[in-house]
Amino acid sequence: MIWVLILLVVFAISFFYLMFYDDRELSPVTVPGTKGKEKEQNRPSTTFKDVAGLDEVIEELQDIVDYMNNTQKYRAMGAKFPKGIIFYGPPGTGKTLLASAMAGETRAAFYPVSGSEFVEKYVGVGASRIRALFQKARKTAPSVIFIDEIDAVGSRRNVDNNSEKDQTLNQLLVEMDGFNSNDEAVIVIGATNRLDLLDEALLRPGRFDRHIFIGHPNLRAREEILRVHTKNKPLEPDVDLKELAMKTFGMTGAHLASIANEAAILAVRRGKKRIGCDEFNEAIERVIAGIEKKNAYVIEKEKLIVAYHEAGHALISNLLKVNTISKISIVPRGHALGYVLNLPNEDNFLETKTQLLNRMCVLLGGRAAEELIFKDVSSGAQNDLKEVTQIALTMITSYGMSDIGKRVYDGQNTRYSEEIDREVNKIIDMCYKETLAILEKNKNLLDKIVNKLLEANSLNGYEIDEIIKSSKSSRMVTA
Ligand SMILES: Nc1ncnc2c1ncn2[C@@H]1O[C@H](COP(=O)(O)OP(=O)(O)OP(=O)(O)O)[C@@H](O)[C@H]1O
Ligand SMILES: [Zn+2]
Repeated sequence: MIWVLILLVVFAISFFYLMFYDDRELSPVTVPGTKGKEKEQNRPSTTFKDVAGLDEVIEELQDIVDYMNNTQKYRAMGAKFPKGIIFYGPPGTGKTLLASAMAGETRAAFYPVSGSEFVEKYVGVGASRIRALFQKARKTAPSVIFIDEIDAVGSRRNVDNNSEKDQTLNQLLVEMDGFNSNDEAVIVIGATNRLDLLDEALLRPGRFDRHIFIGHPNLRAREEILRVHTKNKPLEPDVDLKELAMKTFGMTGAHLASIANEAAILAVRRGKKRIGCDEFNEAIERVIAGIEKKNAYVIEKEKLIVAYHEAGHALISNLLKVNTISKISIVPRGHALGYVLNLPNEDNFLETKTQLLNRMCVLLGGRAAEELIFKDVSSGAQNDLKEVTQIALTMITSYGMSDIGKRVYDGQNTRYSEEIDREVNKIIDMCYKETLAILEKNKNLLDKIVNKLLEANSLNGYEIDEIIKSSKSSRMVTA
């Protein structure tokens, strides 16, 4: 009996050893990981179901997924497939997620690397790292190689072609040409915020020849993303994801994921069984403006400037009916001394010239209020002015909405840059004058909003509306 037991134990030990050993043999692959660690090769369980609001992009990737899953079929037909895809667009919009879902959908090995590591961490060995990476990916095909921040290695080469980065890029080009996607099901996905920086050689047919834009999610997409990220979270019945989607205009999937998580943490801290609207609202504010700086020291004068600045935004927005303001606040958060939360009525795909000009007026409302009241201006309008300039520039160069022509101006062509500059100034000056005039005529309203704001530290859209409506002289004078 004892012998049987000993035999069993020995058997079990060798079994586990073999399992472990086998595992090591099967996945000896290590690749430079995104967090600076060597990551084991993995086959992600992420699928397209985890990616919300990108239906059209997923549709566009279906043929590649089908090819990866049925390589034989396509091979027999002599069909060629793209080797490289570029996902481009703002950060946090799901490029990495989508790439790992591609691997999940095709049961492929996933090799995530970051372009910046090749130039920062693997100095002198970038090229050989690239070679090793492709070698491993081919060996374990089907594989998906994901190069985040591909612009770090893939931006335009220098003339001498000698730098570390250029050698790494050259090796990448060699590898892209070297493998035949019909022999090995290897797909290389690069991600970047700036497609325009990439070397043309990288984008040539046979290399990264498919470019897919991944932008900010619209209203419906935001709702879907919130649904994905609250799937396994208990919610109060009155939590309305559609309403949350409306409140999170301009946010990315990464923001929304973080909001869902923050809300869950808040609910736990408050000893709740379910996540309620309060938690979501607070999470939204936290994500927007960073953690509340409760003890921040803001001198009184500064507080007054901030109050007038925010009230200026709110008043113009209300009078021009641009957005339903959901909140203004003078409690400092993150880097902001005060802030406005906007709640757009809907996502517009089209904006008229009037709407764009009105939006510029709202942005200029902060600066104009400062000038009107203090006869001096602060540095607090930096972001507002940046956004205003961008809107004006787009109107002129892309939408043909200015006096210098119903045409498009190419950003590369410097022939018209002086003219465009003058026109930008003209449009902004016009909006600013109008904004200042509206505030001047409604100064009493501005003062009232500021007084209430100083009292309460923050006002919601309803309260602002009430102040404006209840004011006897509120004849809604718009210049
Ligand atoms: N469309 C989406 N659906 C569901 N979750 C999303 C979506 N987009 C982003 N997320 C969430 O945000 C996180 C971060 O997104 P991800 O890293 O994929 O963005 P990215 O575009 O690669 O950003 P970066 O350019 O900064 O690398 C994801 O892990 C996911 O939780
Ligand atoms: Zn402002």
